[in-house]
Order: sequence, then C-alpha cells, then structure tokens
Amino acid sequence: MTQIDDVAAHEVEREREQVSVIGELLDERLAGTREQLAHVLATPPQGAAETYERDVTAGRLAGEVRRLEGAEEGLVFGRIDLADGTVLRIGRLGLHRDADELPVLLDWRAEAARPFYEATPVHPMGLRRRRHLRLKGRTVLGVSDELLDGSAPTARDLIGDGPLTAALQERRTGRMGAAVATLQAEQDAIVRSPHRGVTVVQGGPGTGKTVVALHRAAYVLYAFPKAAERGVLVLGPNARFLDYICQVLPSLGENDVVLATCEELAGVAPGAADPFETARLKGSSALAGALAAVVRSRQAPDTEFDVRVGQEWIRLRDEDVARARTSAQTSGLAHNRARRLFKELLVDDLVRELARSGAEALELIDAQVEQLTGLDLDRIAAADLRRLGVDDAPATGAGEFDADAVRADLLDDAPLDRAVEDLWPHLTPGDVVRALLTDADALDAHLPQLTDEQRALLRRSPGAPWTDADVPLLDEASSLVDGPPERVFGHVVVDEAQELTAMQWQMVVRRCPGRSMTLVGDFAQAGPATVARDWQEALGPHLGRRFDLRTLTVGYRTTREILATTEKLLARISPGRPPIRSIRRGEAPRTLATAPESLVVTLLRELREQGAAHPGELTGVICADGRVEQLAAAGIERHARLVPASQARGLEFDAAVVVDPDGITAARPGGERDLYVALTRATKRLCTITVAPPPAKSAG
Ligand SMILES: Nc1ncnc2c1ncn2[C@@H]1O[C@H](COP(=O)(O)OP(=O)(O)OP(=O)(O)O)[C@@H](O)[C@H]1O
Repeated sequence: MTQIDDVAAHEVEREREQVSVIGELLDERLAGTREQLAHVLATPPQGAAETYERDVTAGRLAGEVRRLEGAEEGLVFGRIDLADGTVLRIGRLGLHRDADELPVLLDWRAEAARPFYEATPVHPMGLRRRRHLRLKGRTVLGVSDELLDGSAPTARDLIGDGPLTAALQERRTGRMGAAVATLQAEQDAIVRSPHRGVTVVQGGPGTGKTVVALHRAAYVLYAFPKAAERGVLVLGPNARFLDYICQVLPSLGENDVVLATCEELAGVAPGAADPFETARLKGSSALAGALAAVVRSRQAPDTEFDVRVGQEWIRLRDEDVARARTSAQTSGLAHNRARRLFKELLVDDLVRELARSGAEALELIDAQVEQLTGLDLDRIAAADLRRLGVDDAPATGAGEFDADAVRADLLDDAPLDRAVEDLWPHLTPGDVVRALLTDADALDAHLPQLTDEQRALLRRSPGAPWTDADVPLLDEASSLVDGPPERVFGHVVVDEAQELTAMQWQMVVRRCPGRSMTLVGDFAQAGPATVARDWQEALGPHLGRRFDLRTLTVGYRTTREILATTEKLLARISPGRPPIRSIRRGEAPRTLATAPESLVVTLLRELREQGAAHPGELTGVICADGRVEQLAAAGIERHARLVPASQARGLEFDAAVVVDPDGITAARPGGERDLYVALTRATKRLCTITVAPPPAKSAG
C-alpha cells in the first residue's frame, strides 16, 4: 500500500468512527424516547383533562420514535468542510449533544446545510470541500469528495465518481427513493425557497419535479412551523402513482404527511368514468355557479308558510318569510346550517304572532264579559293584587304568555320542522348534483351559457353511479350544503398539477386556507380533461397571479437517445418548447413492427429477451387503456408491469415497451400527449412495437 492509499484508508476509517458515534447517539435518543413513551402509557390518567393530555403527549412521543426509526437508512450522507476548518456532517435529521455546541449531525433542511447542495466552484459559499458518504446501514461503503475553493487535492481528499451518477445507475424498484443526498442546486433552491405562498415548478419529463415536490413537503414541515401544525397534503393523480412515491417521505423521517387522490380527499369512490367531452364540461368552473344556483333554488323559493300550532293554523306574512330567507342566505353559513337560522327566525315570527293573537283573544273575552256582566276584569285583578300586597304584576302569571317556553317548544316541534323542511329542505351533496344533472330543466335554467348539445352531454340518468368527474362536483356541493371540509392543511403539494380541472382546483384551494402550495407539472404531458394551456390560465381563477414560477431544465430519467426520438412529437404538442438537457446516455431506442394477430407473441418474445439480457431490471409495458385486458389475459404481468397509458404519468422503469403507439394516440383526445408520456418513462432502453392495421378487405 502506498503512503497515499494509507492516508485515504485512514480518512475512511475516521468517517467510520464518526458514523458510529452518530449512530450511538441516535440509539440513545431512540431508547430515551421509547422509555418516556412507555412511562407515559403506564401512568393512569385522572379525569378527562389528564387523559387528553396523556394522549397528546403519547402521540407526540410515538411520532418522535417513528421519526428516529425512519432516519436509520442513510443516516449520514454528507459532510462539508468550511474554509475556516469547521466540519459539519449532514444527515436525515439533526442530533445535538449540547445545545451550545455544533450539532453532531446537521439536519439536511437546516440553513447551514444549504452549501452542501448549492455550492459550486464558481460560488463555493465558504466551502473548501464537499464530501458524500455512501452507507449501507451504518457501514461506510464509500467516500467521494469535491473541492470547491480551487485548492489542489491532498491525499486526504478522495476525489471519485459523483454520487449522482451512482444514484442514477441504481436499478428501478417500482418505488421512488429519496434523493436527499444528491439534490441538485436548481432543485435545492426550490426545495428551500423562503416563499410561503404558491410555488409552481414546471419542467419536462424526468427533470425531478416529483423529487422537488416531495423534498419541499419535508422542508416545509421543518422550516414553516405554522404550516406544519396543520400538516401537509400531497395530492397525486391516481393510486398507482401514490404507491410509486409512498416511501419517499417516510424515508425522510416524515410520517405525518397525507397522500391522497381527489377521490380519497372527497371520500367518494366513483363507479364509472365519463366520456372525455362530458368530463371536460364537468370540470369547468361554470358548474360551481350552477350548483350554487341549485342550492339557492331550494331555499324558500316561495314565501307561503302555514303551520298548525296546537289547535290553530297560523300563517306568517310573506315579508316575514322573505326577511328570514335573506338573513339566512346572507349569513355566510352553508345551506344545512343556514336552515337552522332560517327556522329560528321563523319561530321568532311565530312566537310574536302567537303573543299578538293570544292578547287579542284575551281582550275579546274581557270585552265580552264586561258587556254581559258589567265587570271590568282588569280592574278587579289589579285590586286583588293590591289587597295581597303585591305592587308589580308578575311577569308570567297563570294564563300569561311565556315567550321563551313557547319558542323552545316550537323549535322542537316535529310538525313545524316538517313545514320548514318543505320550504328549506336538508340537502345531501348527492341531492344537489342529482338535482342539476338529472333534470333537463335545471340544466337549462342554471347553465344557459352552454349549447343544447353540451347540456345533453352533462345529463345523467337517475340511478347512474358516480363518475370520476362527479367527484369534485360532489365536493363542491358538500361545501355548499355542509360548509368547508373538516380537514384542512398548512401546505398542499400537487403532483401532475396540469391534470387538475377548475373544479378540482376548487377542491384543493378549499383545503388550503393559507394558500401555501407547491404545484408541479408539465403541460406537454396534460391528459384529455385538461383545458388550460398554461399555469396562468389554470391557476388564475383560483389563485390570481400570486405564484412563483420555477423551471427545471436538466433531465435525470430519460436518456438523450430517447429524448431525441421524441423531439418531433414534442414540437407538435408543445410548439416552441426548448427540449430538456439529459445527463443520461443509453442505447438507441428500437422499433418492432407486427401484425395485430402476432402482437402478443412479439411482445412476449421481446420481454423474454430483455429479461435474459438484463435480469432483475424493471420493465413497464405501456399500452392504450383498451388493450390492457388483452395483454393481461396473455400473461404479460408475469414479465413486466402492465400500465394503461392514462395512468403512466409520473412513473418510471428501467426499460419501457410501448405497445401500438398509434393506438395510444387514437384512444383519447390529446392522445399524442399520452404517447409522449409513455415514451419518456424509461431510464435505460425503449422499445416501441407498432401494430400494422389489418389489410383492407377488397371490395366485391
Ligand atoms: N437530484 C437527484 N438525485 C437523484 N435522482 C434524481 C434527482 N433528481 C431526479 N432524480 C431521479 O430522476 C428521475 C425522475 O425524477 P422525477 O420523477 O421527480 O421527475 P418528474 O419531473 O417528476 O418526471 P415526470 O414529468 O415524468 O413526472 C427519478 O428517478 C428521480 O429519482
């Protein structure tokens, strides 16, 4: 061994020692927190307040245990050496021995860790050296250094292959991994942006938008405590995509993030899909106005109110009912809550009416008695009271009208409630959506701006199941009848955000009162329900111009060779868009041609050959949705993941086989964008299988 090797080995050994010290500190913290948790759980609380307090403390400690446990994999991954000799080690979480001393391990999200991600030789940000550590468990497998201050490397600087290259060479597992050790400067600048409002991140396929979005969620939880208190929501396009990203945040030690699709958020499981034209119409914001109008049309549309109270029928004056309606409608309350106010106001009017008619009846009796007998009952009663030594007449003597008691009785009175129900019925979200979409007159009345054809497309039959596009309508209706959702979030991350319709944006905005969001997407990959062409068009109606737009320019997934073959397609679907610069190189994409009847055989042969040549790789077969059943029946899933083109957004494979590109293009409106998505899923190789149309039958 040379002297240089000796120094290098010694350097690695010192890193091992430090990692082991950090590991012991983590163990200590974990044992201490588990002990505290066990103690809290073993102490029986006295009374409700203590039980509540104990549950809160136990929940916090259990969360801390999960966070510490989650930090185990890749606990330490970096180190920076400042020009003044200070050394900071960087990892998944921060660990201190003493609050006054430098941390033993610096949380990657701390401001002091920024140079680890953003320093370059041109802007060294006070660093001499940046070091990446590769760990398996707590074993240091490798060390790789970069010098940033222009100094010449010494024997203690272990200049090697960049860690990004190693990360990108890893096999795909079907689940996205954290990129916390290798976030690139342009990504990191977005992740730790101090902007608390809406940040929009755009970029071509594979530029790390999802990586940025998820690391941003973790950063927000760390750096914006107010937003963290309410939690973070990550909204994805479908369950398949959420499954793909579900491990990233737990591996960053963040377990309190909610991952959901729009359907899960609304709590509705649709049982059907609409034709695209219908879905697009249902996504338009005109529907919000129409649903609000439907609800209003059920709020005391006429002002006749007759109700039987005891033996009597009482009729309220039209203007009293109209006044109650206006007060309830302008109260800011949702329909079902405003109904209670409406009822209370009617009951107040009824009580007044009853008091008035009761007094009139008594006066009538007095007058009749006086006429028949000559006795003045009021004077006699007053004289009696004086004789008894009572100066003031009692407020509610026998026979007097007790307004409060009458009011309470009326509020509980079932016949009265039924009468109110006729005027202002309780509504469910389903009632409202059905009232609009199953009734041609309602569609005419509330969506006059649409054509007859468009209204016909929106019309649903009474017993039809809910569709995907109905979900945001039901959510809108729910906010109209029951008020804002119970669960709101401090920060919302939306992936594949170009997919959201105006009605889905309403759902998102409703759940984020602080308007703190990270939205990532790419309009060149938009699906058929998307009508907006850019962010201003998509977000303007919901968020105005208040968003910070960032663009990612470097591709980390798709090879240059694959991107080159998609250039013409991209120019058609997104004219003028500059192609992204990929840092990956790979094999030239291949195309196979087959007749329809030989498709399955050709595909299976290709998968077997690829499997033999590249064992252990993850292959995705992407085809038009309508072809999935045929390929599944042929057993494709034994060799590869079978993905309908409509659900390929955001996914990634080592190799992709795109089946029948023309079929994908023709399957849905905007099918060329589906094809672009399909062609950009592979990190290594792409094979496209074209299917020749069946020969035209000769006439005669
Ligand atoms: N800094 C990084 N370090 C390591 N891997 C990275 C980095 N940035 C991106 N990647 C990898 O590049 C691939 C593409 O990233 P990602 O899925 O975030 O891209 P995207 O822009 O969301 O793509 P799409 O538009 O297709 O949804 C993933 O495998 C991701 O892990």
